Amino acid sequence: MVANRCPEIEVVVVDINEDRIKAWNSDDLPIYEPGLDDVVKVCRGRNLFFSTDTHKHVQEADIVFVSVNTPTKTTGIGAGKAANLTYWEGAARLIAAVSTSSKIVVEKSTVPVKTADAIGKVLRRNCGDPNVQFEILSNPEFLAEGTAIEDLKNPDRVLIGGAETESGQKAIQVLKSVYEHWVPSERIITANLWSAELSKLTANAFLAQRISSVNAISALCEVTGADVQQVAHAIGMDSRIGRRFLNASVGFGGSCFQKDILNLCYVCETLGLQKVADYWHSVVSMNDYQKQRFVERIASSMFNTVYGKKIAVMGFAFKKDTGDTRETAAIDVCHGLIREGANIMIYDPKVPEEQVFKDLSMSKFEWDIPMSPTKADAKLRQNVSMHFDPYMAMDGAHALCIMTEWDEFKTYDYRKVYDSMVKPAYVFDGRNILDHDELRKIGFVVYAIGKPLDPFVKRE
Ligand SMILES: NC(=O)C1=CN([C@@H]2O[C@H](COP(=O)(O)OP(=O)(O)OC[C@H]3O[C@@H](n4cnc5c(N)ncnc54)[C@H](O)[C@@H]3O)[C@@H](O)[C@H]2O)C=CC1
Ligand SMILES: O=C(O)[C@H]1O[C@H](OP(=O)(O)OP(=O)(O)OC[C@H]2O[C@@H](n3ccc(=O)[nH]c3=O)[C@H](O)[C@@H]2O)[C@H](O)[C@@H](O)[C@@H]1O
Repeated sequence: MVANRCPEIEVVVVDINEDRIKAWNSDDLPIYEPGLDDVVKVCRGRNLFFSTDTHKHVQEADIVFVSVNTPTKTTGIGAGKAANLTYWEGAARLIAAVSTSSKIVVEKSTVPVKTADAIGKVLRRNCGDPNVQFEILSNPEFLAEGTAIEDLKNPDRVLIGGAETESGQKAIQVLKSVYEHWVPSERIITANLWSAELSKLTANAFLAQRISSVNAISALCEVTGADVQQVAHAIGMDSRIGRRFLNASVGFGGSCFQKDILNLCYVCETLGLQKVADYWHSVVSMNDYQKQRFVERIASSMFNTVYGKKIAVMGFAFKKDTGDTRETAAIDVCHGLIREGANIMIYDPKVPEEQVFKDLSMSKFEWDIPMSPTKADAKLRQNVSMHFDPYMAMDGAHALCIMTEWDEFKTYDYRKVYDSMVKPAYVFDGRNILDHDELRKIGFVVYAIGKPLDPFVKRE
């Protein structure tokens, strides 16, 4: 967006991953995001460039945005919780080593509170030139995948945190003047470094907490006959609560919610705030419970066995309009069904087959380690198949599971699908997007998150 809205600024995206840079320089971009192709087409070669020459471009830059991955640690102290700052420290050491002029270094990655302190030490102790000054700013990113371009064009707010010194405040003004090319100044807010770092973790924790809260209520709805969509509508009309982010689902996914909450919990634990850590950890536990509950509901509805049964998993991405599968609920649900002996047939309009098999073969948190080796699991292919035609995926199935809210799922000919399925034919709608009354009229047994249960599904 900086390249798009500030033609006088030259932006060079550098990455150590050669394949990604190759893809950024091709017609087949490495990620699917509505509107991204157009932005890249307009700017690439004009004032937007992609390169693996990190040394040259970092050395020439006045402002360096660091948006490297900050995955959850998989081994050692804090494994499964703490953020792995190896990539961040590597980037900081590189900046220090190649810098011959002063720079503003911007934290774009989501990092634990106080990271700027550590990064400052790495930068200052490793730069050979005493005339080079580094000013660190925290400028967290709030975009969501699937709507990234719109979010960047028209953000609710831009947050810039900096040191409470003259040079810190000056650096804030420099970055602010970049955003002012397209963001109204009243939406650009400033803070101290620690508030900015902590605001990002807090924003994700609050958003995820809303989903876990409504999902907790969905479980209660199912056993009481209440309807979670009616409850969400009723509470969302209270302007203090608000309507957004109250869609009950099979569970939140994505690369950040779980990672950032675990990171927040770890920071709290290390600072002796165990109760605070426990409070936020329950958001993740509730999410795990929701995914497990979904699998149990499938098994119990299908006479307590899915062994050898064909189950069509519709959607694998963690939300619609993205091909991203990181931490998608579909992974845990597929694992649960595979453990029960089901045969899984997967369809997703944007996720490639090799990604699905990679995801189902990897252990937890491995997905966020770039270039981690894929262990192709031959046994997995006996239970799982990927289909490029949705009707083929559903053909001969005992059940359909809606895992992603892709719009095209609402447009299928479900009479034709029903006729091709084994009876009783089930739909498990993990996103509440289908017309359940219509499906019941056709003859389907329907389970939908947080909705009154079909007598057929209900276990007395
Ligand atoms: N994906 C999203 O929608 C959002 C992500 N974030 C945060 O942004 C950060 C990055 O997230 P993603 O882009 O999703 O991660 P990613 O893993 O897709 O991309 C990170 C890239 O950094 C590269 N990299 C690692 N070390 C490097 C180095 N020393 N020099 C140059 N490149 C290096 C990797 O090769 C990789 O391509 C994370 O901290 C995440 O929490 C924040 C808001 C939204
Ligand atoms: O730090 C990040 O990476 C980003 O994380 C989220 O963005 P993202 O994960 O891309 O997508 P969301 O729209 O937040 O959806 C996350 C998950 O929650 C689920 N969700 C969302 C909303 C809802 O009401 N119910 C629900 O189950 C989605 O289906 C998806 O699986 C935040 O919304 C962004 O502000 C943040 O910048």
